[in-house]
Amino acid sequence: MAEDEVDAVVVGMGPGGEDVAGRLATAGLSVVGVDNRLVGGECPYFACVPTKMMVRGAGALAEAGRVPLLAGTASVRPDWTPVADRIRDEATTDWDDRVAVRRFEDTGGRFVRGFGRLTGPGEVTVDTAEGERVFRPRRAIVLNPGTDPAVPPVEGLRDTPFWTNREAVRARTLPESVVVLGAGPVGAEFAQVFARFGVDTTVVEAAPRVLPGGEPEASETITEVFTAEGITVHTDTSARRVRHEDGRFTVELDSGQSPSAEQLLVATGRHTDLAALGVSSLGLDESANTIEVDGRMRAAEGVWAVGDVTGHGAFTHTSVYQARIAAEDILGRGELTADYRAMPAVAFTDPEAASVGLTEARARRQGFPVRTAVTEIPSSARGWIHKAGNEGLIKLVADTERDILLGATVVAPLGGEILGAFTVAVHNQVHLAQLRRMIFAYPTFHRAIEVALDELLD
Ligand SMILES: Cc1cc2nc3c(=O)[nH]c(=O)nc-3n(C[C@H](O)[C@H](O)[C@H](O)COP(=O)(O)OP(=O)(O)OC[C@H]3O[C@@H](n4cnc5c(N)ncnc54)[C@H](O)[C@@H]3O)c2cc1C
Ligand SMILES: NC(=O)c1ccc[n+]([C@@H]2O[C@H](COP(=O)([O-])OP(=O)(O)OC[C@H]3O[C@@H](n4cnc5c(N)ncnc54)[C@H](O)[C@@H]3O)[C@@H](O)[C@H]2O)c1
Repeated sequence: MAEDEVDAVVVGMGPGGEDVAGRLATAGLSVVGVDNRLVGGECPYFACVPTKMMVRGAGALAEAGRVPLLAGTASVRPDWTPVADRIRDEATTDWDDRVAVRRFEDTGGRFVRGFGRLTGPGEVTVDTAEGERVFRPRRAIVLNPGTDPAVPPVEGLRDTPFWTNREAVRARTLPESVVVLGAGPVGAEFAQVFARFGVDTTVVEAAPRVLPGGEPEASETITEVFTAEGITVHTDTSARRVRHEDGRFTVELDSGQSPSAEQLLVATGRHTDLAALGVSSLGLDESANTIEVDGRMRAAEGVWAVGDVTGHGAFTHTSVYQARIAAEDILGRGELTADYRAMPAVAFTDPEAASVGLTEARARRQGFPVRTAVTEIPSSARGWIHKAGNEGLIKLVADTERDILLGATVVAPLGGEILGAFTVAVHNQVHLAQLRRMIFAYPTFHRAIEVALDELLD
């Protein structure tokens, strides 16, 4: 056992951990970054980046399929190889983090590969291949453990060779059929990718609609698109039992139906093992799924937490946003406090389902005086011109007392890009009348914002 005194220890080097560790080391602190898997975390190796490469490939196929309606003939044969190769060679370097480790070390930080645990006030013990190392940082412990895929307690499931996102991004070949359990952003993105690459795809969602965290209008559009693309969608039903026999999965649902497929993707949410992280030594609840933090990411005396584990939106941009705030606070420069009112979220389906701020339901639950407006993308000038693949809508949620936007949803081609305008408006509480006075370029998709505002101010 070795003892080591340093200024800061960052446990978990996901996007937020890597960012905060680099900032502290660059500022001259002695920093140890700890990760038991890969520096960079889920996002570059198993999540955002490889899945968006899949989405890009699937989008190219879908666009080629629209040629007959718009531009002649195109013959396309889906092939997963270029996607698998890009993920292996360009995104993950075959799941090797040497470049990321070097990037951190170049800031002056020290990297230790191993599993970090809180083992007492101000103490982190890291289980490494060479044995335990104990650190007692003088200034800060930063926790960025991220999440693992949550596996629901469905009878028979655990003993089967199901996929989570981690196996799916490593796939060299695709199955001929798949059942996707869960239609949050992970399930929805994978389902459409698989289907567009020719996989017979069934989605099972326990909630009454796909993407249940967003606006119902968005769920409706995505369901229509999925169905039109040949995806079978079961909602409002859960898996009761899973069987794996003769290389096939059968998923028995509460509804009585039993979809069966060559592969099963479990995309039913995420989980953090706070007991393994030893948070009880801070007096925190180890059975919880999140660590509560204040506006400066402080979780306890001398301890900060950033990323998915804080429960403020499991996105890379949240984690990195929080990392900056935590680093400033640790360095004593901290004027910044977190403001999540304009948190953007994009499900990279086609059309993209993007949102910022509050949905109508959340705004009403929070007691705001609410008015909403919806405009359809196909009836906008650009949507009409675009024709094939123009499905979508813009929904606005306004506070009628303050005349500002509380939230907006954009379902559209490049919906995440259109969302940028609303993110500015929600963040800065821009008055509706001022928004309406803006000039929106013709004929862009974002010009539909003007129509939605007209609806709202009518
Ligand atoms: C399939 C999928 C697609 C996604 N797509 C997007 C997207 O397009 N855009 C977006 O913004 N977000 C996306 N996300 C979410 C995004 O991946 C996460 O929000 C992001 O990775 C931030 O997570 P984090 O910083 O909390 O930590 P993580 O990225 O989860 O990293 C945490 C790191 O800490 C390590 N670790 C954990 N515990 C310990 C310990 N005790 N000791 C040492 N190391 C430890 C882990 O091994 C890991 O390397 C996606 C998620 C999934 C699953
Ligand atoms: N584009 C992005 O920014 C992006 C993409 C993917 C994931 N993420 C983030 O990653 C996090 C995890 O995403 P996720 O989709 O895995 O989780 P999620 O919690 O958002 O969705 C999981 C879905 O599975 C359903 N479900 C749970 N148990 C079920 C069961 N037994 N049978 C059927 N359905 C069941 C839930 O109702 C829910 O809709 C999200 O919070 C999201 O913020 C972001």
